[in-house]
Amino acid sequence: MNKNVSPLELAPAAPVKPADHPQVRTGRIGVLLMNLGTPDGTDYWSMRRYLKEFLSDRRVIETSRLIWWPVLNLIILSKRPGPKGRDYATIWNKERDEGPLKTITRSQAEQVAERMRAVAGDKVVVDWAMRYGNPPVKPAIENLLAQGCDRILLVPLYPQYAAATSATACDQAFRALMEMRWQPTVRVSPPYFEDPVYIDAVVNSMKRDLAKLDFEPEVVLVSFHGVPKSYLLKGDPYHCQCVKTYRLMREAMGWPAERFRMSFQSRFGTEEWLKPYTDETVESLAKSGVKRMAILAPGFSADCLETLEELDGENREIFEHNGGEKFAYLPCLNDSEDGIRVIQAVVERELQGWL
Ligand SMILES: C=CC1=C(C)c2cc3[nH]c(cc4nc(cc5[nH]c(cc1n2)c(C)c5CCC(=O)O)C(CCC(=O)O)=C4C)c(C)c3C=C
Ligand SMILES: [Fe+2]
Ligand SMILES: [Fe+2]
Repeated sequence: MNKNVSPLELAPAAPVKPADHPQVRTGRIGVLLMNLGTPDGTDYWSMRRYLKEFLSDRRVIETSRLIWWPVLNLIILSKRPGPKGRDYATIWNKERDEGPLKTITRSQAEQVAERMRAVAGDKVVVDWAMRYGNPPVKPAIENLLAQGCDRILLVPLYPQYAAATSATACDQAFRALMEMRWQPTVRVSPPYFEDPVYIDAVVNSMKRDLAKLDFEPEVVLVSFHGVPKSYLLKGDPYHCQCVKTYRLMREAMGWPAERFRMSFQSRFGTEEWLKPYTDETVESLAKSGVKRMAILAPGFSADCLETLEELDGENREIFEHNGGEKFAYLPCLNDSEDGIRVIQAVVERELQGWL
């Protein structure tokens, strides 16, 4: 090298930034909590819009389109919105005019955001979105990008993976990414059905809620949302993950299987779903002489129609109608201390190497 020339002079001239160069913001990390979604209102058209979007999803209904299209459009979407809207009205958050699933998911995101600020300052941006309805996934991702997030962690809020829930939430995020020139780097958090933090939280929460009751249940029933049995036979791991969660909970409680049962709820349509069915189990418990029972749904990260109306409403009625006397529904983890600890643990673990 010529001793009289400084290395800086040999370096190529700095490229000129064109005047119309777009503004680029990078260096931050986005966390997107994703749940299922809920209608915007309890009226016929809001319900219809929600059910149409939900039940048109091939991840949810795998029946051939040729058969499903007329069933959905001619029968279900004319008959279901009315009665289901009335069911939603019984659990509606009137103050905010929204379903509880939305209220709780927003609160979970706000609390995780606050905790992440303590861990990582403003490096991490936490937001939330719904697979169906509002707030939608695509604008949430765009919003994270606009805030400088070039890495995004997608967090499906389902402890147990199912194609009908976790996968379709990710599909929706990937559909948004498909349209982007500059895609962020993406991670997806795995199901946490056997995570000790989750098992500890659901057991802790259950013990605390049981201790508040004015009776001791003879049976505690752990109810998971069902899926058609054919999904299990085609290889969906959902059934096995539910069974494992249940087993770990039972081991943590040290209870025999007769006292701590499991079942699957929310059957839809005429196909066989995962068994035993929750409504039939509750009925047969009452008929066999069980007078006091409690029920909980650890597969839901937030209370919603399927827990508040179906379990606490319909199944309570089934129990009492068939001779049961005392029935308690134990709430989901929601935005409780236990609930936030679980989501926070998942987020912090999955951000390792990025922070
Ligand atoms: C074939 C239909 C359905 C499958 C498969 C299914 C799987 C599934 N769903 C949840 C969680 C939720 N489902 C909720 C409501 C709901 N689910 C279905 C149908 C299927 N779900 C319908 C049609 C509805 C709407 C209500 C109704 O018309 O019955 C909800 C509640 C949303 C709310 O707003 O409160 C949740 C949550 C899981 C976890 C799952 C499979 C593992
Ligand atoms: Fe469902
Ligand atoms: Fe299984």
